[in-house]
Amino acid sequence: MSMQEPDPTLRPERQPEDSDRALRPQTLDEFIGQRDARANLKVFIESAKRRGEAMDHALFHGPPGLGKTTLAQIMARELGVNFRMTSGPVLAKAGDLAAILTNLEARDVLFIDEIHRLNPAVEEVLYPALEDFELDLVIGEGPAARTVRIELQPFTLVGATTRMGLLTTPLRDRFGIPTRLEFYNEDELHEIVTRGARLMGAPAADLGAREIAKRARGTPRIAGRLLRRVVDFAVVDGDGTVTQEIADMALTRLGVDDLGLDSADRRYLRLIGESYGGGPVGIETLSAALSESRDSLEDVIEPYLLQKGLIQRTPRGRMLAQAAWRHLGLDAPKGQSDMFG
Ligand SMILES: Nc1ncnc2c1ncn2[C@@H]1O[C@H](COP(=O)(O)OP(=O)(O)OP(=O)(O)O)[C@@H](O)[C@H]1O
Ligand SMILES: [Mg+2]
Repeated sequence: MSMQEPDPTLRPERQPEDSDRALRPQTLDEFIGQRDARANLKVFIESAKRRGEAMDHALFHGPPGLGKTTLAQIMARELGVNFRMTSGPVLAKAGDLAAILTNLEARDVLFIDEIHRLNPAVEEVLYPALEDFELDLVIGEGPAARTVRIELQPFTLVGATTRMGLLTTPLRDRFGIPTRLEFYNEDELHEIVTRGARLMGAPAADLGAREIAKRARGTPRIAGRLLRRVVDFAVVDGDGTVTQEIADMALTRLGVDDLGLDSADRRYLRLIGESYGGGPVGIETLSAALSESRDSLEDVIEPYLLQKGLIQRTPRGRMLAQAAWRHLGLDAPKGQSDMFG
C-alpha cells in the first residue's frame, strides 16, 4: 500500500466489511465514554419507563463511528421496546414513512439514520407525527384528492446525522433531546480496545491496547478495525498476543502515525503547508485539489484535526497550526509561530 493513496478501510466511515455488530455494547452500562450524554439518557429512559410513556425524541449528531447507531439500539433495549431502523435516503415517498409509522407499537423506537437526507415531502409528514402522533395523508389526486388523518401510537424518533448544519430548523426543533457525540479520549479507547480484544478472544497486553487507543483517531469504529488488523499481525508475526511492539509495527505499516492520523489526514495537512504556505485556504480549493467532496472534508477529516489543534478555521479559510508544522516536520513560515504560540 502506498503512503499517498488513502486506505478507505482506515477512514471513520462505515465500510461493508465492518463487523460492527460483534463489538457493539448492548447496555448503557457497557457503553464506554460519552459520560454526560449517557448520564442524561439514563435519566430520560428511567423517567419514561416509570411514567409508562414514550421517551421524548432524540437526535444524535457527530462524526462517523462514534456510536450513534449503537446508542439508539441501546435506548430501545433499555426502554424494553422494539427497534425499527431506516434512513433518510431510503424513505423516498411520504407513503414509505407512513407505512413504517402506522406499524409501530406503543413506545417503540424508530431510528432514522442520515436524517439530514430526508426528502422534504417526507419531512412534512414527519412533523405532525412527531408533535401529535398523527399522520395527515393525501389520498388520490387532483380535485378528488382528500386528506385523511390517522392516529399513531406514541413513539420515540431517534435521528442520527453527521451533518447537523444540514437539518432544517423545524426538524431540529422537534427533538427534545439533542445530543452531540464527542471524540473519545485515550483512556476510553483503551477500555474499548481491551473489551474488543476480550470479545475476540485475542490476548492484549496493556501497552499493546494503549498503542492502538492512542492511534485510533478518537473513534471506536477505527479502534475496532485497527485491533482486528493488529491481531492479524500478532498471529502471523508474533505469538498471538497484541504487544506494544506488534501494535506499533502493524500500525506504522498501515500508515497510521503516532497521532492517529492516516494518509488522508496527512495529505490534507501537507497540501495546506506545502502548496499554500500554511493558509488561509478556502475549503472549495482544498476540495478540488484533494478530489474529496467538501462534505467529507468538513464532516470526516476536519473535526479531528480541529480537535487536535492541528488546524484552525478562519473566515478566510483553513490554516495550519504550529502543532501541524511540527508534526509534518516542516518549518512554519516566519511570523506564523507567533500567531499560534
Ligand atoms: N462507546 C462505545 N464502546 C464500545 N464500542 C463502541 C462504542 N461506540 C461505538 N462503538 C463501536 O464502534 C463501531 C461504530 O459505532 P456506530 O455504528 O454506532 O457509529 P455511528 O456513530 O452510528 O457511525 P455512522 O455515523 O457511520 O453511522 C461499532 O462497532 C460499535 O460497536
Ligand atoms: Mg450509524
